[in-house]
Amino acid sequence: MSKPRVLISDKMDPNAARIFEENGCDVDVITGETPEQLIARIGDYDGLAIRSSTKVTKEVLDAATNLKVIGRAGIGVDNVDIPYASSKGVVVMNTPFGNSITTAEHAIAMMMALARQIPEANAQTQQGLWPKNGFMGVEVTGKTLGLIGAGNIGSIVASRAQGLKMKVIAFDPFLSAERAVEMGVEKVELDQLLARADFITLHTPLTAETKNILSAENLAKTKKGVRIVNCARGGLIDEAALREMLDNGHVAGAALDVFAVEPAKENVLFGAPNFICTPHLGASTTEAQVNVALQVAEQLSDYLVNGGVTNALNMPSLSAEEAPKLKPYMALAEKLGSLVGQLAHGNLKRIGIEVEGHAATLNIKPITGAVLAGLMRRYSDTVNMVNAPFIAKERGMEVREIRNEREGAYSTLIRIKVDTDAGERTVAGTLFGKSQPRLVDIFGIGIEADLDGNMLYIVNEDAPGFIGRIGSLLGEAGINIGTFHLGRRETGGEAVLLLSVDQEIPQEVLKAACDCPGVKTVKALSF
Ligand SMILES: NC(=O)C1=CN([C@@H]2O[C@H](COP(=O)(O)OP(=O)(O)OC[C@H]3O[C@@H](n4cnc5c(N)ncnc54)[C@H](O)[C@@H]3O)[C@@H](O)[C@H]2O)C=CC1
Ligand SMILES: O=C(O)C(=O)COP(=O)(O)O
Repeated sequence: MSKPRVLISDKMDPNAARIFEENGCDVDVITGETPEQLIARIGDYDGLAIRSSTKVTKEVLDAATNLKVIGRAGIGVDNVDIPYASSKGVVVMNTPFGNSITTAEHAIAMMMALARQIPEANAQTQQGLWPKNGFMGVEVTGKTLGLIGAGNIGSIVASRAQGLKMKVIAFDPFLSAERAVEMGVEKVELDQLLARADFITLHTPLTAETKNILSAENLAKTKKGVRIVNCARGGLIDEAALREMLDNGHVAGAALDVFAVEPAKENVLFGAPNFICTPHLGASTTEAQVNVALQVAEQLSDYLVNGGVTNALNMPSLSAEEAPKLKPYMALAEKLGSLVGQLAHGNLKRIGIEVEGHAATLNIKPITGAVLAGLMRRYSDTVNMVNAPFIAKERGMEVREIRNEREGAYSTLIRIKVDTDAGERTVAGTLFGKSQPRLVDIFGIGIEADLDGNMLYIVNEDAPGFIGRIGSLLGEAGINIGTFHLGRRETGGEAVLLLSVDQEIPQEVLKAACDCPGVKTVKALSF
């Protein structure tokens, strides 16, 4: 098998390339490309490692015909079109902790720089002006710091600010009362925070809800003399409104590491009074860059080489230890899903995925993903276990997962129940010898069959001579039978015949099988 190919398209610590190579990937480092150059190149790669400069747009993803995984060496993934990546079956991962201390430290540094106007004082001193009387700062001790966003970075900022003897209040709709107590912060509503904070620092992702969270209207609600720090994302603040507030002195200072448009070669805030900025340096320390480079390379290569999934934003985690255990189950799940997809008539409305015995001790999400991928393969050949749950949701399918650790007739079992326009249908399968997928139940009829290659499925009335007739029909058409499986509800009742053949079955042979007496259903299947 050829080695997975990975492209590093942003400046990254060299440890990343080293780890990719050590873990069995071929890696190219090509930074500073235009979007057009990236689009022309990306088709060759299985993995893409990025920071914030590479924009992974729909156009890039459309061109990325081999791409399986994108790894963000850092936290924010607003430069990746995740819904589109999901729809294309591409896993998106980040490294959620590698640069959080560094970014929190940058926010604190920005706050201190604002409080004492260090950048301007430095510039004027070096110009020989000795501006001793031009810079009256403020103490942070005893002041109120308002955190907007109290996740990983926000909570580190809180603890550092508490070390500086500040009172910390936080607005974060997802912050629990218990966690607020643990962090020693007062949980408040946004309006309270705006009214009370002497310093405000932003630590949320950029989402539809957080975009312009410091809008003109909200900036007007802040305390006069407030100082604002943003080391999260540019779009969180209305930059023009902030400029106005700096000019009229309502906001006493603002320190921004991030801008609505980056690189910010020009910006409405440049030159405003008490405005300081850095060029998106929040994560730029040696320590953080080594951390995120190592993590992203380990995570991407683990996925590409072993199937392990860590810190993915569009699929459940799967450890490298779990991946090999789940592999045969996923193969079984996909085959069962595919069988149902090929046989079920009409719209699939509800899907129940039941795991029993040993299967119930495993992570069910990848099994569900594989069932849905198999099921929907008849609609799309680009469906995979990453995008299948999203597509199922889009199509309005209701998916239920049920675990039952007690063993039934089999030590391990996956059962799929679907509600279709034509009623409920159930199939079930197990693993023989821990690794070989076998169908054991089809629509309530016991059978033992491997689902592989081209197959013929027939439902008929159990009667003598039928099997011989089908055998002759296929033989006369020059079609060789590989395996032959039978099951029936009861003697003389409904029977199922499932056989594998060495080639695709022509329409006229299917028609002739349909015309045999007692035949109810004939269907060519492929796995
Ligand atoms: N300047 C830089 O170089 C860096 C910037 N960042 C930015 O910092 C952001 C925060 O990072 P982490 O703390 O690690 O993320 P996190 O996910 O741990 O925390 C984000 C917090 O924001 C909260 N939040 C979400 N929606 C909110 C809303 N509408 N109002 C208030 N709070 C809301 C969440 O509940 C969560 O607690 C990242 O999304 C990234 O954009 C991260 C690293 C470096
Ligand atoms: O990790 C993040 O979210 C960052 O914003 C850091 O961005 P960068 O990797 O320095 O381009």
